[in-house]
Amino acid sequence: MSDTPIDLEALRQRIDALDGDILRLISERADCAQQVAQVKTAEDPDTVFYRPEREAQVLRRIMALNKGPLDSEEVARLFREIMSACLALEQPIKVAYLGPEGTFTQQAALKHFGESAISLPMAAIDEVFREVEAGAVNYGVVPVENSTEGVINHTLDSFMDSGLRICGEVVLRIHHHLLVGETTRQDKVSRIYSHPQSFAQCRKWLDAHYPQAERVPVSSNAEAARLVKTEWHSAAIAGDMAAKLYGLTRLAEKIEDRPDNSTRFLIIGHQDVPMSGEDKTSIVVAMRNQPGALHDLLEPFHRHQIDMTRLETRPSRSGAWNYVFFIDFKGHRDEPRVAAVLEEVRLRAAEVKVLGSYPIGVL
Ligand SMILES: O=C(O)C(=O)C[C@]1(C(=O)O)C=C[C@@H](O)C=C1
Repeated sequence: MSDTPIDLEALRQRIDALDGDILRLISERADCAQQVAQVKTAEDPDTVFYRPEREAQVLRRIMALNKGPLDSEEVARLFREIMSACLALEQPIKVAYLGPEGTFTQQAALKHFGESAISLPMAAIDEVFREVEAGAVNYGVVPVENSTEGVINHTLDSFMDSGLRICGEVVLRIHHHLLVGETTRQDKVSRIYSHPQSFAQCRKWLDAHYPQAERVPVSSNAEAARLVKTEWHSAAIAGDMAAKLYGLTRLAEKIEDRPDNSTRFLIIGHQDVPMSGEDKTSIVVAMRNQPGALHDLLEPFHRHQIDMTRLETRPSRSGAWNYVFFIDFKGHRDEPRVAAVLEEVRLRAAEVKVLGSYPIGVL
């Protein structure tokens, strides 16, 4: 505590005055966004209002400008919500996500688009793709890889048949909790519900603490949370959103085996996103089945010093024992050295599809 007396009333008056200034500035900003919408519509009646590259630049700039005392992520989250509200004034954005309500994918959708987006739960990954393809929603959010458990094959396979583009990515730290309902006898937990991926991410903790409990896999963590609400001898492994949605309490917190457990989600849509300055590109490549094919594919990336962040192999749909490669690398397709690599890969591959260039996740 400082020695100088703090005049609480004076500080609150100062806060009131600042809040008035902040409100005036936010309203002025919202007014600007409405004018942006008019300019966009005048340029192109079929314009897209959501501009991922600009949003990434706004957030990165704010984080760079921030001098504290709030930390940069906290400040960016506040601006994320301001932009979300501004975008909703231009056009309310509808986002489909892998549901049900309360899943980590919903949390990722809100983290990326903010609370002003309208988020709609879908029962399966291919349904998210279909809703976006059909134009029933503007964007979709699907999980693609987990740092502990690896790739989500359904998502990669859905890209093979889809013309949709990747417009963004969002990475979420995944914290799992052991959750119980009001009626659960905490000393009698004999059954635990969760999604198979979550069981895998908490395997060691469960072996140590609940070796005897039956592990019942269900379609999502949110579904697990819903089930325990009515069962006195059951618990669920799920995250904060599901706990809040179903009014469950945490018997144990952060039970994931790896403290850095995180999941990467992709934003899918119809647009090609321009450069933001810090971008990533995702491609899928089918190689001819011949010796050295993988080396031929990777060599141009090495020569042009392009930083590959992921390489996954999936069986191709076009016949037994043929494979396709999903590759993520740093850079945007409009950058000359990226364009050069893509050109070389096209010459060596049977087929190349660019799934999208998009800003590296900011938050
Ligand atoms: O700059 C734009 O294109 C805007 O529409 C403004 C704005 C913003 O609030 O800053 C809002 C929505 C877009 O996704 C990007 C940025």
